Amino acid sequence: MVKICCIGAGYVGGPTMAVIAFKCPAIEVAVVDISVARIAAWNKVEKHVSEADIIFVSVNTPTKTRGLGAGKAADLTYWESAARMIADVAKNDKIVVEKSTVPVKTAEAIEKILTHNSNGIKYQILSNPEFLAEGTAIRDLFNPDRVLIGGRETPGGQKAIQALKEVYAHWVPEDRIICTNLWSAELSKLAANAFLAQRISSVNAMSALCEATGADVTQVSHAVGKDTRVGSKFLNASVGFGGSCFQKDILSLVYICECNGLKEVANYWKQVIQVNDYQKNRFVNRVVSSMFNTVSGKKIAILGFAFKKDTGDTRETPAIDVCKGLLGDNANLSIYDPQVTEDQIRKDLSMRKFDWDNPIHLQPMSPTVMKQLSVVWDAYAATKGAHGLCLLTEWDEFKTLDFKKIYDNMQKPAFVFDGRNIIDEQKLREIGFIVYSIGKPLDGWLKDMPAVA
Ligand SMILES: NC(=O)C1=CN([C@@H]2O[C@H](COP(=O)(O)OP(=O)(O)OC[C@H]3O[C@@H](n4cnc5c(N)ncnc54)[C@H](O)[C@@H]3O)[C@@H](O)[C@H]2O)C=CC1
Ligand SMILES: O=C(O)[C@H]1O[C@H](OP(=O)(O)OP(=O)(O)OC[C@H]2O[C@@H](n3ccc(=O)[nH]c3=O)[C@H](O)[C@@H]2O)[C@H](O)[C@@H](O)[C@@H]1O
Repeated sequence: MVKICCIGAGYVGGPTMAVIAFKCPAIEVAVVDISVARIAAWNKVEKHVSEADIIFVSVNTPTKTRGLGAGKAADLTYWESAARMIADVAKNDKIVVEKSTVPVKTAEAIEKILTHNSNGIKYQILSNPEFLAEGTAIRDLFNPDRVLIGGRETPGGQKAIQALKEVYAHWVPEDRIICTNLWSAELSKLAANAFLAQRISSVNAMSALCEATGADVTQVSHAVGKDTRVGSKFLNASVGFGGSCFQKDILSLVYICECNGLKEVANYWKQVIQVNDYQKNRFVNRVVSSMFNTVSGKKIAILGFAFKKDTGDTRETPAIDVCKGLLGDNANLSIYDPQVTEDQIRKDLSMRKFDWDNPIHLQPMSPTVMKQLSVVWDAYAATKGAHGLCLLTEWDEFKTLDFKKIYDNMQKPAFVFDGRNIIDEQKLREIGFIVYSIGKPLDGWLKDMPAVA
């Protein structure tokens, strides 16, 4: 019986192993994680890792915050400790599968750690990056667009690719399993995330031009996306992309380019992040400039804090930058998100923004600023008595709110700033709101205001 063990039971490792266990009853599947190992007996972890034929490594690979490459390079500390654990306990030949998103050539580094500590055991390293998105993990794993497997172009490497391919072949059609060399697979993952984020920055850059010219970004992206060479997905203008991976992976790509002397290529990809930061600032500027150039002492309701709907994940959520921008102008924020806890919101807003170009250690915000925010458990409570409301996550429940009731309970003039283009701006204008929607033709009120506060 083939034995598979996964090191790292997070957003990727857990669901991936669950799907393999479900689809391949003849394979023995185990998951180990350091945070769980503190509770479970260490010898169980050792047993699973030492006996497995195929080991997936799905540990976190955050951006380094100190030392060489700080602010850009991927931090491979967790990866290295996982590799050393494998080398320490291995009892049979193993296929080690990179599931985590890692810089190109990581497989070579891992190979070196393993072979220099091998005790006669043979290792094959494969790159098998994951493309699932949060909130749709199980659906994506059951029905992936493609599965990518990269390995050495040697007989041993090809045999290892075949072994992993046989696992996926239990439920993935063969024509969707792509086999490449190691470096293509590693780079393809970074490239895929960079291309996706680039589409969002492209449409967001267009949204600024739409506002300046009277074009409507929804109509523009619909017209552009109808070209089958472009495609319609991932063209929704927004207050900016968030999530744990897009920024981190592009920064990692930029760093690899710089290390290879490819300054122009590095600068090209860096622009994707710069436009994303610009979009978040632009949104804050719109809010402040529309409200007579100050939000000081005004109550602003924030609806949505997660980086996208159907998740409570706040990593790199654009809401953090928007809230900090408004707090910086002394606004009083009342925040509501259906899935994010008050503790998480306070934690996210209590840290100063990490400056990726000039990394310094994170410092807490001043306690006075923290007094300017409250977290409530209802959109109506958040908006009661507010001067303005900002929609920052596209939760379905926000589309069906009773905006007449909200309007009646707000200060006048009442402002809505839609960072996700989910509301019917015409209906809200009829109620009496002054409405700003990203990339849409501007309200008469906003036309007379400067775009920059
Ligand atoms: N979150 C997502 O939607 C996606 C993430 N990825 C990539 O997958 C990798 C994992 O991401 P997530 O699952 O989101 O991370 P996560 O932070 O949710 O989970 C990683 C887990 O690894 C464990 N871990 C770290 N070092 C360990 C060690 N030496 N031994 C045992 N366990 C260890 C941690 O305790 C943690 O539970 C990252 O490289 C990420 O870029 C790829 C596609 C999608
Ligand atoms: O490597 C990863 O971690 C994963 O990163 C993303 O998945 P995820 O971060 O879960 O979420 P997405 O659905 O891609 O959304 C990312 C951000 O872009 C924003 N977005 C998305 C689409 C769009 O048209 N406009 C837009 O602003 C979302 O609101 C969100 O803030 C990719 O979609 C996955 O394929 C990839 O595996």
